[in-house]
Amino acid sequence: MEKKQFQAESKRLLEMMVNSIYSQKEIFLRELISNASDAIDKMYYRSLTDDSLSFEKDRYAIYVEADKDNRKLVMKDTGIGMTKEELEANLGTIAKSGSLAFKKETEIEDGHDIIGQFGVGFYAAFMVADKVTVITRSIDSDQAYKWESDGTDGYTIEPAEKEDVGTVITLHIKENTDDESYDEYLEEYRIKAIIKKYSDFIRYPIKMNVTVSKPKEDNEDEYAEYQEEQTINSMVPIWRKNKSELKDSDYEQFYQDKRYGFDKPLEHIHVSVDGAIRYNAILFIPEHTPFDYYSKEYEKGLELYANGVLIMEKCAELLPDYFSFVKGMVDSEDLSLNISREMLQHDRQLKLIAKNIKSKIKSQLKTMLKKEPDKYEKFYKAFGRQLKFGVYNDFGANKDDLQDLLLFYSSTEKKLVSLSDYVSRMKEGQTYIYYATGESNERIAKLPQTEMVADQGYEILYFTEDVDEFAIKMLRSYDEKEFMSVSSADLDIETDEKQEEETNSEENKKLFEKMKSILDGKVKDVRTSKRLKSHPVFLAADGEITLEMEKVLQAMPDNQNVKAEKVLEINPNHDVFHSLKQAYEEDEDKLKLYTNLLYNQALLIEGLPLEDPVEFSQNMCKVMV
Ligand SMILES: Nc1ncnc2c1ncn2[C@@H]1O[C@H](COP(=O)(O)OP(=O)(O)OP(=O)(O)O)[C@@H](O)[C@H]1O
Repeated sequence: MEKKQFQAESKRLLEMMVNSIYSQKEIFLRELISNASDAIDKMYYRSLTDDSLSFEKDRYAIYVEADKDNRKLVMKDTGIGMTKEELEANLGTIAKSGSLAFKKETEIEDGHDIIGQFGVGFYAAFMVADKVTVITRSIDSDQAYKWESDGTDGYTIEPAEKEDVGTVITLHIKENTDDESYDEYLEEYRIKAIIKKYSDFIRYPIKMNVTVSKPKEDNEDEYAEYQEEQTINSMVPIWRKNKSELKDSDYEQFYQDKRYGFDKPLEHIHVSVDGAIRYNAILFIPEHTPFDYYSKEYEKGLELYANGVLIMEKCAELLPDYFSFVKGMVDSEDLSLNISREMLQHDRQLKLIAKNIKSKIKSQLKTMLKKEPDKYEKFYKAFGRQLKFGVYNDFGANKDDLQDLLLFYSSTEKKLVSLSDYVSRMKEGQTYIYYATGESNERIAKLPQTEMVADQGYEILYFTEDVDEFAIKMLRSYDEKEFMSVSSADLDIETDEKQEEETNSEENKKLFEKMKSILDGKVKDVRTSKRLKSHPVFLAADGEITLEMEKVLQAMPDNQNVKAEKVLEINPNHDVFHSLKQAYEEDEDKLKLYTNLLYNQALLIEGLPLEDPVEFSQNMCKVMV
C-alpha cells in the first residue's frame, strides 16, 4: 500500500493546527459532528435534484460511540460519503473544503446551512488522537475506501468494505501524558456534555449508547445498569421556531436548560431579523441580580452561534456594559468566522447585530415601563443601578439612550417615578428638577433642607445610591430642565426680600465672620439660610462637589482627598439665632461653644463623621450644666 505524503505546506499547517489554532481540545468533536451534519445536508440537497433519491429524514443520523478498553472514539454518519478522489482531495489537502466547493457548485439557494468552509476542521481530531481512520462510501460509488493517518507521516488510502453509504471515523485516542489527560474523551458524561455544549442544535439526531439505571425486570426493587440508545441533542433550536408556537413556559425551560440563571427570567425578547444582516436571538432579563453581578468576576456576554453551532460562550461585544445583565444567545448565518471559529474575522456584522440588539432591549424596557410598571420596578430594583452607571460612564456618551429608563423615589408620589413623569407634573414657574441625597428615603424626608422646598409644593427626587448624583451631574438636565440639589447654595426659592435685608445686616455679617474664624477653615462661609424652616442649622455645599459626592469619593481607595466647599447655614428665624447674637455681644467663649455645637450637629444631620466626638459630647454637657 502506497503511503502518500501530505503536501509540504499541509504538513506544517497540520502541526500548527494540532498545536495552536484551537484553544480548547474538546472542539474536535464539534468539528467532526459539523462535518457529519454537512454530509447529511448534502444528501438532502442531492435528493432535491435527483429523482431517484428520496430523503427520508428518519434514516439520517450521527452516531457517537466510545470504546474505552480500546481507546477508540467512533463517529458514524449516514451522509453522502466520499469517493476515493474526494478522500484524496478533502482529507489529503489541508485547507481544501469539499463543503465550500459543494456550496459553490450546487448553487443551492439555502445552502448557507452547510457549516464547513475552511477545510481544516477535520484535522482538529489530531489534537486528541494519534491515529485517525476514515472508512467511507460515496453515494456515487459501489466501492468503499479507508483513509488512515497518524497526522505527521502522511496518509494511506485503500479499498475497504462498507455496506451502506456514509462515513465512519475512528479516533485512536492518545495516551495520557504528564500534562494532559485524554481519557476524558472516552467518558460518556464528558462526550455528552461536549455535544450538548456545541452541537445541541445540529438538525440531525446525534445518537449515543448511554448507561441508564433501571429497575430490574424480575425484581422491581433492584436497579441494574443498561445500555440505551439516546438522542443527545435537542435538534430544533427554539429560536428558529415561530414565535406564535412558543409559550412563556418554553422560554423559561430554555433559560433553565441553558443555565442562564437559577431564577426565572423576568422577561424574554425573541428577535428574528432578516434584512441587511440575518440573525435570530433569544434574550432574557433575569428576575434577580446574580450574586456576583456587581463584582469583577461577573462576565457579560451572549452565546454566539453560527448556523446553530456554538462559536463563543460569552461574546462580550454583543452587549453594552449597561445591559450586561442580559442573558441569552444569538445565531447568525452571516458571521465571518476565522479558521478556528473562536473569533470573528472582522466584526462589521457583529457590530450591526450588537447595535440592533441594544435597541431591541431598550425598546422592550421602555414598553415594559409603560405597560407593566410593576414588572419594570422589579427589574429596576435588580438592575437600575447598572443603568445609572451607564449614564455616568464613558463621559455620558450613552445618557440619551438611558435617561428615560431611570426611576427615582418621589417625595410626593411616594414611589419610584420616571424623569418624564416628574417633568409632566412640574408646577408653573418651576425651573428645576429638585433632588435630595441621603442614606434612605426616611432619612432624606427628615433632612432640614428638604423642608422648605417641599413646603413650596415642589416634588423632590430622593437619591439613595452613591451613583445617583454622579449620574445626574452627567445628565445635567432632562427635557431642558436642570437638576438642582436641595442642598445647593443657589437654590431657586422665593424669599421675603425685606427679611433677607434684615438678616444680612452689617451686624450679622460680623457675627458670621467671627463664627467662620472660630471654625478655623472647616467651612468656607457662614450665612443665613433661605431654605430652613424649623431646623436651626444646615451644612450646604458651594460648587460642583456636594457633600454626598464627598462621602463617595472619600470612601474610594485612591481618594484624592476631594472635599466639598462647606457652608454653614443658620436659620435666622430660629431662637438659636438670637442666642448666637447674644453670645456674640456678651460672651466669646459661649459663641465658640455654640458655633462648634451647631457645626457638629450639621455634620451629624448630613451623616458625616464628627471630627472630635469626645469634644462634642463634652460641649453638650457644658450646655446642660
Ligand atoms: N463525515 C464526512 N462525510 C463526508 N465528507 C466529509 C466528512 N468529513 C469531512 N468531509 C469532507 O472533507 C472536507 C474537509 O473537512 P474539514 O472539516 O477539514 O473542513 P470543512 O468542514 O470543509 O471546513 P471547516 O474547516 O470550516 O470545518 C469537507 O469539506 C468535506 O467535503
